[in-house]
Amino acid sequence: MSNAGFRIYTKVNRPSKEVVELFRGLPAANIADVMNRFFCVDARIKPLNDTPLLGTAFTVRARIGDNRMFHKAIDLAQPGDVIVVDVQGDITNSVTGEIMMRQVLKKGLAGVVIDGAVRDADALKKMDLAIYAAGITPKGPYKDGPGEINVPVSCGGMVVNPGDILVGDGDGIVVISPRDAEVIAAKAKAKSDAEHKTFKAIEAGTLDRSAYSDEAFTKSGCEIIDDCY
Ligand SMILES: O=C([O-])CC(=O)C(=O)O
Ligand SMILES: [Mg+2]
Repeated sequence: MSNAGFRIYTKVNRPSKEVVELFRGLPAANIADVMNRFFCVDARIKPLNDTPLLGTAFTVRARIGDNRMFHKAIDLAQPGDVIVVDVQGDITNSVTGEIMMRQVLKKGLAGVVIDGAVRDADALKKMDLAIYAAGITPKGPYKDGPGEINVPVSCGGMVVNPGDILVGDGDGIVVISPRDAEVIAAKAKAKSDAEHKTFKAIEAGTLDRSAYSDEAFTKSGCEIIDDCY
């Protein structure tokens, strides 16, 4: 029996909490840099508030303008999960709002990422729950389905698999495969530590700027003209 397009997988292969925690506090930009600047959800999908995002993907493929499967996902997801909703980028109707987000918060889920729209934005902006979406509209959702839960989905140009680690901050979201997680976390931590050293050197006035000297520019073919245009 198979019913592609209207089915629910109840189980997710999640990485351990210890592995997820390796990413806590690491900037999304540093993580993206050590993944060769790939694996970022695109800039259309923005944070609704300042709450940082960290958790594992619990995916939903929703019919455009419809949140029946999203509702079901709230019931099935576990603390620490991030519900990732693929609405194919459509922002004509919102697919969630304050009532649903209060349930997500109450269940201890880690957040939601929606390639679609939300409503009740004034309330969502004040919630201590990471919420990312592609748009805002008062126009509400339908609740008919079909859709799928816990299959690979598309979100902001990224394939997100159930169990993938999501890290988000004010810059946006990066998606990490659990199979690479420990190496990526170690590299991102080293990158973040190096940036903090740079901040200190800026304060101390000791930052090496030789790559931007006149000599370096001249060497690469740039004409430096000591006159007005
Ligand atoms: O009506 C809906 O399903 C979405 C919504 O506004 C809410 O959850 O508050
Ligand atoms: Mg509402």
